[in-house]
Amino acid sequence: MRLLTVAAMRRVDAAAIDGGVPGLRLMEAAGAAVAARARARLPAGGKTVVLCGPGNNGGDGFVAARLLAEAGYGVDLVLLGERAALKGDAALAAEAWTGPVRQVDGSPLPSCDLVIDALFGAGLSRDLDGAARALVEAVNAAGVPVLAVDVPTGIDGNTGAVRGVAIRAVETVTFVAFKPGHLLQPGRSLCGQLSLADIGTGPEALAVGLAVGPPLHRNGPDLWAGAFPRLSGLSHKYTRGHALVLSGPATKTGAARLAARGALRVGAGLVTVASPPAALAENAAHLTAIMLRPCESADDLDDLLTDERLNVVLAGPGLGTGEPTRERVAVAAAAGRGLVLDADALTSFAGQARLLAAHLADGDARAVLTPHAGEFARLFDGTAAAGAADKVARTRAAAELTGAVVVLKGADTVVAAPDGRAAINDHGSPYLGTAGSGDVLGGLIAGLMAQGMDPFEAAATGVWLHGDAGLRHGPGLIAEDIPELMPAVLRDLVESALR
Ligand SMILES: NC(=O)C1=CN([C@@H]2O[C@H](COP(=O)(O)OP(=O)(O)OC[C@H]3O[C@@H](n4cnc5c(N)ncnc54)[C@H](OP(=O)(O)O)[C@@H]3O)[C@@H](O)[C@H]2O)[C@@H](O)CC1
Ligand SMILES: Nc1ncnc2c1ncn2[C@@H]1O[C@H](COP(=O)(O)OP(=O)(O)O)[C@@H](O)[C@H]1O
Ligand SMILES: [K+]
Repeated sequence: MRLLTVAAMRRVDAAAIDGGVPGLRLMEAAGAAVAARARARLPAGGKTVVLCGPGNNGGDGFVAARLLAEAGYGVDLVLLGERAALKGDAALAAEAWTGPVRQVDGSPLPSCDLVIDALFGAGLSRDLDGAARALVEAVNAAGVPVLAVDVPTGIDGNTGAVRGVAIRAVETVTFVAFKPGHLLQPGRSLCGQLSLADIGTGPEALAVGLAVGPPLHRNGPDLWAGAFPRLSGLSHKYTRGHALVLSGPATKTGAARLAARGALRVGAGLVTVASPPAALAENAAHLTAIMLRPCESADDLDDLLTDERLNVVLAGPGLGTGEPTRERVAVAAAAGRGLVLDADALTSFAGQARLLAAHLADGDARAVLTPHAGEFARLFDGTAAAGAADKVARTRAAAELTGAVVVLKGADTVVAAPDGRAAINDHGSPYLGTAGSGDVLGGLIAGLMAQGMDPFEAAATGVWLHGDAGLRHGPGLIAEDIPELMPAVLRDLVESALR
C-alpha cells in the first residue's frame, strides 16, 4: 500500500478541489467517516466529547459532531480557539452545528464514552504548549478511549514524532492514504487501530499525490507478492539457490546457525555454513540439513566462492569486528554475489561507510545491510544519513550512500533502496526483540535472495515474514522459533496473497 506525505496529501486535496470537488464535500465525507467509526465504538445512545481545533481538522470534528447528534448520541463540543476565528470550510462546518460550543477554559473534561480528537491534524506546525498542551494531557489522564481524526494531535504526520505532547488514541481515522507518521514510532503506537476512509478525492487527484517524491509503501504482500519465488515441477535444489553463511569462531557460532536455519526454512535449496576449522566440531554438532565447510581466512572464502552456485553470502552475525571481517566482506563483495551484511560486518566499518560502499561498488554486489539503530549510528557516523530528519530519510540516505538496500530495524523497520523506493513495516511484534532474532532476519533475506528475489523485495519480504512469525507466536518467542514458524507463515501466504 502506498503512503502519502503530508505535503503530497495536500496536493491530492488541492487537485480534487481544482478538479471540481468542493472542499466542503471532502470535509463532510471526512466527518462522516469519523462519525461512522465513532458509532462503531459508542454504546447505543452513548455520549461523546468532540474536541475541535482552529483549522480544518476541527472542521471534520464539527461535521462528525453534527452527524452523531442527528443519530441520537449525546455530543459535547469543545473548541480550542475562537469560533469567530474559524475560516473557510471549517467555518461553514461550524455554522451547520447548531448545538452549544464550549470554549476550552481549563475545566475538567465532561464525562463521556468516547473522545473525538479533532484538535490538530496535518496542519500541526510546532510543539504543543499552553492550553493545547494542557488539554491533551487532561485527555490522556482521563482514561476515556479516544478516536483521533486524521492523526492523534501532537503527532507529526511525516515523522511519527511527538511534538511536545500527543494524544494516545485507540483508533485513528485518516483519509485517502496512510501517512508515514501513522507507521513510524512513536506515532504508530499512539494511533491505536488504523482506519482509512475514501473521501471522494478520486483517482486523478490521487495520482498527483503519488507522483510527489520516490515511492513509499506500507510493507505488505502487495509490494512483493509478484516477485515471491514460486516452485514449478521443474524446480530442484539448485534452482532454489545456495546461501553461504559465515560462522564466527568457537563459542560464537550460534548466530550464524540461526541465520542459516532461517535461509533454509524460507526456501533456499542449499545452505552452507563456512566455519573456522577450530569451530567445525561445534557447528557439526548442531547442523544436519545445513552443510559445513572449513573457512579460516578471506583467501579461503575466495576459494569457496569459485563455486558459482553459491549465489548469496551472509556475513556478520557472531563474526567478530576488525580487519579480518573487513577482508571477508571485501572478498564477498568483489565476488559479485548477493550479499547480506549484518551485525559485526557493519560494526567493522564503523565511521567508514564510504569504504564499505567502495567494496560493494567494486563487485557490483547486490547487497542488503541490516543494521539496528546502534549499528546504523556507528556505521554512518559523520554522514548525512546519521543526521537526516526522520527514519525514512535516514534509511534512504544510507542506501544512496552505500548503493545497497538498507534495512533499518526496530519496531518500525524501514527498508530503502538506493533509488529511493522505501517501505515502512508495522507488521511485527515486540516479542521479536529477543537475542538472535535479527540473525534469523538476515538469514530469511539471504534465503529469499538465493531464490532470485531482488534485494529490495527480498528485504521487504524477509522483514514481513519475520514480523508475521512474531505476531503468530507472541509470548515466549525465542529466535530458534522464528525459522520453525516459516512453514505456517509461508503456507498462509501461498494460500492468500500468492494465489
Ligand atoms: N481540503 C482539505 O485539505 C481537507 C482537509 N481535511 C482535514 O483538514 C486537516 C488539515 O487542516 P489544516 O491544514 O487546517 O490544519 P489543522 O491540522 O486543522 O491545524 C491548523 C491550525 O492549527 C494551528 N496550529 C498548528 N500547530 C499548532 C500548535 N502546535 N499549537 C497551536 N496551534 C497550532 C494553526 O495555526 P497557525 O500555525 O496557522 O498559527 C492552524 O490554525 C486534516 O488533518 C484533515 O483532518 C479534511 O477535511 C479533508 C479535506
Ligand atoms: N518492538 C518491536 N516490534 C517489532 N519488531 C521488533 C521490535 N523490537 C525488535 N524487533 C525486531 O527484532 C529484530 C532484532 O534484531 P537485532 O536487534 O539485530 O537483534 P539480535 O542482534 O539479537 O539478533 C529486528 O528485526 C527488529 O526489527
Ligand atoms: K487530530
